[in-house]
Parts: sequence; C-alpha cells; structure tokens
Amino acid sequence: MSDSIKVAVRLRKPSDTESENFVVARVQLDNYIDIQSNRKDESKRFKFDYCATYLDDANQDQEQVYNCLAREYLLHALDGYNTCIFAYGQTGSGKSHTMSGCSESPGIVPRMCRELFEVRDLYELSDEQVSPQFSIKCSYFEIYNETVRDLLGECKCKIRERADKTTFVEGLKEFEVFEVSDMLGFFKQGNERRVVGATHVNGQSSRSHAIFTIQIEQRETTPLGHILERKSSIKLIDLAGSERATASKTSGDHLKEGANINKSLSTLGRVISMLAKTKKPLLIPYRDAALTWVLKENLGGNSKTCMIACVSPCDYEETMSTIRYATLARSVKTSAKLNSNELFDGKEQVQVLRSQLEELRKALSQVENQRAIDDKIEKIHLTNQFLEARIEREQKLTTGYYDQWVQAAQSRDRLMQLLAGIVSSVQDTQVSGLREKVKRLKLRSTELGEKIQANYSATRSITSGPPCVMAGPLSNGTRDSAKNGTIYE
Ligand SMILES: Nc1ncnc2c1ncn2[C@@H]1O[C@H](COP(=O)(O)OP(=O)(O)OP(=O)(O)O)[C@@H](O)[C@H]1O
Repeated sequence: MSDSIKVAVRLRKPSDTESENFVVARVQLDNYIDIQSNRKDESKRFKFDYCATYLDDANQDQEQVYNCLAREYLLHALDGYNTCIFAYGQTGSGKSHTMSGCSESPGIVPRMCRELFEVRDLYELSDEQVSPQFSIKCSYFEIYNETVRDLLGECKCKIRERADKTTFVEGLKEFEVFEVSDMLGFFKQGNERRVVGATHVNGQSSRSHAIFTIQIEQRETTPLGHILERKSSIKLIDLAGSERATASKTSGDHLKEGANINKSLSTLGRVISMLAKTKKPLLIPYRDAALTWVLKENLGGNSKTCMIACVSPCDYEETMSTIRYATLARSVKTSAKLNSNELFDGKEQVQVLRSQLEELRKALSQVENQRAIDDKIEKIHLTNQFLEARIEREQKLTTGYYDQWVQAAQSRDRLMQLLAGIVSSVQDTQVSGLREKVKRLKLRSTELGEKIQANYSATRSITSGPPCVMAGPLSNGTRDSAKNGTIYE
C-alpha cells in the first residue's frame, strides 16, 4: 500500500529571550501555518497534515502532540507495520523537547514506551485466548560525524545492506525488555552518552542524530489454530539541528560537527526531493550520508513515516527553510507492508480435518446405502403388486375353467347315467365296442379333472385364501364326482 510521509509542523513556544512581538509564525486551525516576513509586510500560508501550536501548560502541550500525531504510529506498529517518526528543524527549535522532553513534560519516546507496555499488559491480563505474546526489544545509536555509535554498547558500528537491499547496523546491541522502566532506563542511559554541545541558541544542543529503535514481535494463536506472527519496528529519531556557520559563529571541531550535520541533512533533503518526484531516478543517493543510508527503508520503502518539522517562532529565515523542506517531504511516498506471517502448525490440524472428512464420507455412504435399500424395497413392492394382479387374473381364469369343467362333468354324469340305462337294455355283444369307447371317455375325463384340480390347488396355495367361486360346486357332492369321475363298468 502506498503511503505519503505524514508531515506535521510544531511551533515552539517563544523562549525567555524571544519577544512575543517578534513572532513570525502562527498556527491557523490544525492544518495551516502562517509565516510573516520581517522585511516585507506579507504573510505566506502553508498547509500540512497537522500543525501544533504551543500551549501554556507544557505537559498538556506534549500530550497534545503525542495524541494527535505519535500514537497513530504505535498503533500501526502493533498492527505489524514498520513506523518511523523523525524530528527535523534548526538548532533550538524543539526537536529534543518533542522526542524526549523532560520528566515533568515527557516527549514522544517515553509516552510511546509507556503506552506500548500498557497495551502489552492489557493483553496479558485479558481472558482472551487469542491474546498475542509480546517480545519487545530496544536499541539506541547515534550518527556523529558520519560514524555510527552504539549508545547502549561499546563499539562503533557499520551500516550494512542485506540481500533484499534493506540496511541494518551491524553489531548493534539489542536488549529484550520486560518492563517499561527498563526501556526508559536504556533511553536515559543512551541520552546521557549522546554528544552534546552548545550552539548560539542552545546550550544543550544535540550534535548527533539519535535513533531509538523499538522492535515488537507478537505471536498469537487464532481460533483456527493458526499462529499469527507480527513483527514491526518503530524508529524514533531526534535529528541534529541545522545551523548556519555564520549564525553560530563556530570554528574548529564544532565547525566540523556542524559541517557533517549539514552535509547529512542536505543529503536527506536531496533524497527527499528525488523521492518526491513522480519520475524517480533509478539511483537515489541514500549512500551519500550515514543518516539516509540507515533510514533508506523509512524514507522510500517499507515504512509508515512521519516528519515533525519543528520551527522557532521568531526566526523567519530558518523557519522558512524548514517549511520548504517539510513541504517537499509531503510528496514522498513509501510503501508500508504488513509484516505478518501466518504460521500453520499443520500436522495436528490436518489430522483433525482428515478424520472429520472420513466421518463425513462414512455418513454420506450410509445415506447412499439407505437410499439404495429404499429403492430396492420400492421395486420389490411394485413387483409384488404386479404379481398379485397377475395371480388374481390367473385365478379368475382358472376358476372360470373349473366352473365350466364342473358343469361339463355334471352333464357327462347325466349322459353316462342315460347311456348306462341304454346299455343295460341291449345285447352284450352289440355294446362291447360302445362300452370300450365309454371307458376311454371316462378315463380321459378323469385325467382332465385331476389336472384342473392340481392347477386349482396350486393357485390356492399362492394366494392367501380360497377363491369365493370355489365354494359352490365343490362344496357339494358334485365336486367329488368331478374329481374322481364315476366309473361305469
Ligand atoms: N514546545 C516547547 N515548549 C516549551 N519549551 C520548549 C519547547 N520546545 C523547545 N523548548 C525548549 O527550548 C530549548 C531548545 O529545545 P531543544 O533542545 O528541544 O531544541 P533542539 O531542536 O533539539 O535543538 P538542537 O538541535 O540544538 O539539539 C529547550 O530548553 C527546550 O526545553
């Protein structure tokens, strides 16, 4: 995501030696500052992301700057973004006051440290199972005369470039801190070791660029069992103040210091002006100064960056120079990335998901089996219905044939009786042929009767009960005669 460097202006309170009558800068609303020229009676208005004027209560004044500007960068860092706040301005304009402050009115660094540990404690005390585990580290170094010095360690360090083109300070001591008091202790210790000198406007002028870095690592387990890791760094920078050699009337070592400070600040200005162009040149001169080399990522890379341009209320030239610098910085874009990693502690979760999948598969196959059984039952049911209909039809047919046969048998019996009467009245010799014919007829009739009876019994055994049509003719003597036939010798 592309971010512009956020630029704020902080107007310092006039000191005891400065008269309210000579104030040239006035903050209008929260976004505008008017600068009035001493010579020409004209005023210029400049717009920034935030403009802070001074309040009478020094602590409230500091709190306002922290709340309106700095807190946002702590929150970004807790989200997993690298952030950076740097205070820029002429000597004595209030940079150290803004970043460090004093015990009665602490500046951004101590306030941010306190709030960071408050957030950590809140998470640690909460019942939420997904609360992150914090690991907080800090380091502190200064760049003095183009040399990196560890303010918490022993040695001079070198700035190196990693394979991914980001830079780091090699050999810098980093301390894991568990309590805010430890962190503030390190900050105080570093400040005491910082190179300080006197300038024409500031008896306690910082002669080096000081970079206090807080590294935050958060590890949390999401409800799905994923491990979320967020890493971010907060760089809080108090730059050395720019000063004009003529104005500061310096010489010797102090002149060299001033020259180096101005060299690194002018390189910073050049880098900012190149980064501000829409068509950026391929080579940005980060390497030209230790300051820009170490801040490479914060100026043009993976960082959410804020510049606080501190201005003195009574110095038109210096204030205008700072305002121009700050205006340019507003066009610089960085590309902050979320430094978060989702670590999947896979094995166990995969196992659980696999067994769930297996159970679902089994349930599905049971449903399918049941469906197949239901289908089969339905088919059998239909076949049964069909068979029953068929049996009923055949039964009706058989009963019809049987009735016809019973009638035929009765007619035959009657005919036989008649024939027997006729036979007994004629000569034996004359009727022997006729008797034979009657005998064959009778046998044939008996065979047919047995066959029909067998079919009838088979049909009855298939169907549940006796067909009603059978009740009549077979229940009387006719049935037996039909079954057995009557043998006439
Ligand atoms: N907003 C402010 N309200 C009250 N006093 C201030 C404010 N800003 C700065 N001062 C005072 O002004 C003096 C110079 O401020 P400070 O040391 O912060 O300037 P600086 O920009 O860091 O200077 P240098 O670059 O020389 O180190 C200090 O005494 C400081 O307490």
